[in-house]
Amino acid sequence: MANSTYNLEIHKVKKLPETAYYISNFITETEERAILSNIYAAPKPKWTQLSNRKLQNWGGVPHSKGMIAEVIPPWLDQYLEKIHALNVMSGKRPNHVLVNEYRPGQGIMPHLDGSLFYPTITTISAGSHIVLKFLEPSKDDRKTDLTHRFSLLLEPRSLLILQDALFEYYLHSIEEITEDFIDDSVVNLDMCSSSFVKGSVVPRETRISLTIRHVPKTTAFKLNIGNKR
Ligand SMILES: O=C(O)CCC(=O)C(=O)O
Ligand SMILES: [Fe+2]
Repeated sequence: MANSTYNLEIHKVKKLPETAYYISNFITETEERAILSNIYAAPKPKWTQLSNRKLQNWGGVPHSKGMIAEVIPPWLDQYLEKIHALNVMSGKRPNHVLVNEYRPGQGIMPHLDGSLFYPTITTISAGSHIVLKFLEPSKDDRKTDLTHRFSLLLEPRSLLILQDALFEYYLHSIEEITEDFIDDSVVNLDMCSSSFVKGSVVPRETRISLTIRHVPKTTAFKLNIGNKR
């Protein structure tokens, strides 16, 4: 679907390898509040508690063979539709939302999202900013020898889109710290609101991220029982 609202090219992060788009104020403050209250209205079993953050799955729980689709409620699905209209997934409609909650001091270890997902990640931030770090693996030891190359400041209400080398080659992480230092590694500061100033230290609040992706889904999970694969 063609998109009439956003010219993605003007949101491309030009100081990065291929490909990142960053859209400040992708959602309004009212929408942000509604997202937060709906997420916190979910029953306790909807949350999965990890050691350093907690999460919710919407649309199903992805497995290596795909996903049994669950209906995504309208309060959330409207954002999948809005992202679908950007046409960044080769016409595939996003069908899964991973919600992560990070309290100040929490984060996520360096990782790649993996081939389970169509190679576009989109992330809406709510509640707080965060600095997302990108790390390059060394040729010899891809897992442990990582070099921090650049960072993106993700403001509350922003949308980030990652593809290509930023999806499949550079690992991403969020440090387990309570405040972010806006230093020269942040390459999208000129695309952010003027309330973020180079050289400043910005305390974190609790952040909710919505990672919105396309998962190739299976609807015939039970029929696969007994299959070799
Ligand atoms: O919270 C974020 O912005 C990143 C989340 C993430 O990397 C993931 O869920 O794979
Ligand atoms: Fe990730």
